[in-house]
Parts: sequence; structure tokens; C-alpha cells
Amino acid sequence: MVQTKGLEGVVATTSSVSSIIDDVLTYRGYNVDDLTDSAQFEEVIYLLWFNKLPTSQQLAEFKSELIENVYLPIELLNIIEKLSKENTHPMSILMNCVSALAIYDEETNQMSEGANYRKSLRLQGKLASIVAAYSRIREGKQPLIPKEDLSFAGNILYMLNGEIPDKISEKAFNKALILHADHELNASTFTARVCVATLSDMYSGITAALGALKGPLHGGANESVMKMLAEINDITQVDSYLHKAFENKEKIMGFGHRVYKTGDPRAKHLREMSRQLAKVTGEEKWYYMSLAIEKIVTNEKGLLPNVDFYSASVYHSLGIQHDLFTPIFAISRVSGWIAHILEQYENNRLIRPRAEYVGLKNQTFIPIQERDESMDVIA
Ligand SMILES: CC(=O)SCCNC(=O)CCNC(=O)[C@H](O)C(C)(C)COP(=O)(O)OP(=O)(O)OC[C@H]1O[C@@H](n2cnc3c(N)ncnc32)[C@H](O)[C@@H]1OP(=O)(O)O
Ligand SMILES: O=C([O-])CC(=O)C(=O)O
Repeated sequence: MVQTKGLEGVVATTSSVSSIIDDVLTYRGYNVDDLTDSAQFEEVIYLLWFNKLPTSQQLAEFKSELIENVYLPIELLNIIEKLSKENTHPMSILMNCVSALAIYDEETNQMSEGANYRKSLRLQGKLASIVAAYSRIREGKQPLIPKEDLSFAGNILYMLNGEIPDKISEKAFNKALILHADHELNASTFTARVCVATLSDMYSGITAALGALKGPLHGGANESVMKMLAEINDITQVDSYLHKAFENKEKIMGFGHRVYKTGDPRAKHLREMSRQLAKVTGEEKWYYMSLAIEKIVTNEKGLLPNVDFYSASVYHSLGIQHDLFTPIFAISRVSGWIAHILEQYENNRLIRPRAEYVGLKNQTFIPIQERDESMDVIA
């Protein structure tokens, strides 16, 4: 049996959703650099789900279908209200809410193409509303209803911050959503595929994926980067902070990647957005501190920033609360998870690898009474 730690280098499936070849990331064959520069996030969702870019009419219809699906059942708002009083991480709240959505969807266990499409729209629309509603309810504010004339990106910012975003922020957030939408067989996508390969439902697949995304080695890294920036707090402290971390053999969050060898192509877009947004807010220190961190970590450790590093200062500049950074990642990545889940259903086989057993062998079973007696003798 071949065994590689962390499944490094193992090709576990075929997929036509996204690819990383020679450090170039594509969605359905389109370079993500081009999509980020020119597309709307809704177009990218359509591309991921339908394997083609929409016409203007298809996009308009898709956008209105999406917006119809952002509304939350009242029962879920009541759950959010209750959960908002708990001192827990918003990712746990999101997992609970997505799991609860399954209860209020009559089509949860229906597997037809039509039912799966309707559930895809519900999941894509409602994840954003859950995060926004939670963020407002915990501050004692009413959740907001999306505006028909705003883009998906604009609406998320509006529903979170209660203000119509300026054009620069809306454009930047649209780009961030595109950059986070899909990423081949990353840990959370793999988790979603493993889950639905048992023919479990889409809500279960997305809940499982959220659990994997939450961890700081994956999507949770963006919040950890912001924690690090806040802890350093001053550009003059960057050098000593990092050298202490290097000495303690700590991982520097937002750096390194399992697949990319010459750098994550998404980082350059986020770096530039971080620069632009810092100018808009006038709070430039996070951007300059991030640049200083990148210089030292790259020069001294040979590690390059991944998608999570500059997304921290970008989200901060967009006024997003720090513990919502990973849920915001999920609002975008759900589009990719859905595309992978649908692909898995289309050509399904149970995912069940093997483990190489390294534990004890040939143990002799001693009945509990005799075990207790032998403990009494020792005592
Ligand atoms: C959306 C995303 O998921 S992007 C990734 C987000 N995660 C992070 O930013 C967390 C920080 N980065 C990391 O932990 C890793 O680079 C990962 C998890 C992204 C990739 O992990 P792997 O491919 O398993 O690499 P692994 O953790 O084995 O690291 C290999 C070596 O590089 C070192 N290394 C890797 N990343 C870092 C880092 N960020 N800081 C310091 N050292 C690092 C490891 O300590 C290890 O060194 P060693 O061989 O001397 O023990
Ligand atoms: O691909 C990975 O391992 C992690 C990653 O960058 C992502 O999910 O965007």
C-alpha cells in the first residue's frame, strides 16, 4: 500500500471544475486573473455550476433567482437570535444554521437535478444572509433585506455594515469573492465530496465543508493573520515579532501552500486591493505592516503569501469584523463546494481509502473484573 502523510501528491479524483497547473489557477478553463479583473461574482458562480459563462439574459435571470433565495425562514432567524447569545465562534453558528436549513427545506433528501439546483441557489443565497443576520443580531440590530439594484458583493457589504458600499469597496469585494470561489481539491472541498459520496444531502456536505474550512491551517488562517497584525500593531515591531516566532518554530499564518511552488496567484490581487483600500480608509498601517511581514518571511524562510494573508487587511478595510473573516470566505467558497458536490453526484463512487495499521497487535483480552483486581494489587 502506498501511504503519503496528509495525502500529499495523491490524485483522489478527476474534476473539471478548477485546476492548478504550473501554479496557474483556472475555473472551468478560464484563468482566474482574467475573471478577477473583468467578471462579476454572479457570472463566476454561473460558470462554476453550468460549465459556461452566461449571456446577459441568463445572468439577469440567475441574479434574480439568487436574490429570491437570500431570505431566511423565520425559524432560522429565531435560532440565530438564540445562538447569538452564546459565546462561540461565528463559524460554529454558521455550521449550525446550515445544518438547520436542511430541516426547513422540503427537498433536502430529493436528488433530482431540479431539486439539487434549487438547493444550490438556497445555499448560495442563504449563507450570506446567515452571516449578515448574525452579525447584526448580535449587535442588537435588525437584519437587513437585500437591495435589488445592488450586486451580490454590494449586498453582502450592505447587509453587514448597514450602508450602501462605495464603488471601490464593492469592486474590491467582488474580486475577493471571485478569488475565493474555488480551489481544486482543497481540504474543505474534499470533505464536501467525501460526505456526499455516501449519497448524503447537500446541506450535510456544506456543513462538513464548513467544519474543515474553520481550521487555522485552511480558511481560518485569514482571521489568524488579522490577530497577528493586531498583536504586532506597529511596523517597528514586525522584525522582533517574527524573529521570536521563528525561534519558537511557530507557523506564520497566511504563508505557505501545499500545491503552489512559485506563489499563490491570488495573493497579488489581494495585495493590490489591500493597498487601494488602505488609501480609501486612510488607515494604511495594516497594509504596510503586511508588506514588511511578507518581505521578512519570504527572504528568511522562503515562504510566500497565500490567499489568506492579504485578505485579512482587505476585509479589515472593508469594515468586516475579524471573527467574520472565515464565514466571509465560506460565502464565496460555497459556490465551489456546490459545483464539486454536483460533479460528485454525477459520477459517484463511495470515497473510502485505507489506513496503514501501526497500532498494537495480538493483545490478549482480560475481563474487566480481572483488570480491576490486578489494579488493586498494584495499588
Ligand atoms: C485557503 C487556504 O487554506 S491557504 C493556507 C492557509 N493556511 C495558512 O496560512 C497556515 C500557515 N501555513 C501552513 O500551515 C502550511 O504552509 C500549509 C498548511 C498551508 C501547507 O502545509 P503543508 O503542505 O502540509 O506543509 P507543512 O506544514 O508540512 O510545512 C512544510 C515545512 O514548511 C514549514 N512551513 C510551512 N508553512 C509555514 C508557515 N506558514 N510558517 C512557518 N513555517 C512554515 C513547516 O514548518 C515545515 O517545516 P519542516 O519541514 O522544517 O518541519
Ligand atoms: O488549496 C488549498 O489547499 C487551500 C487553498 O488555497 C484554498 O482552499 O483556497
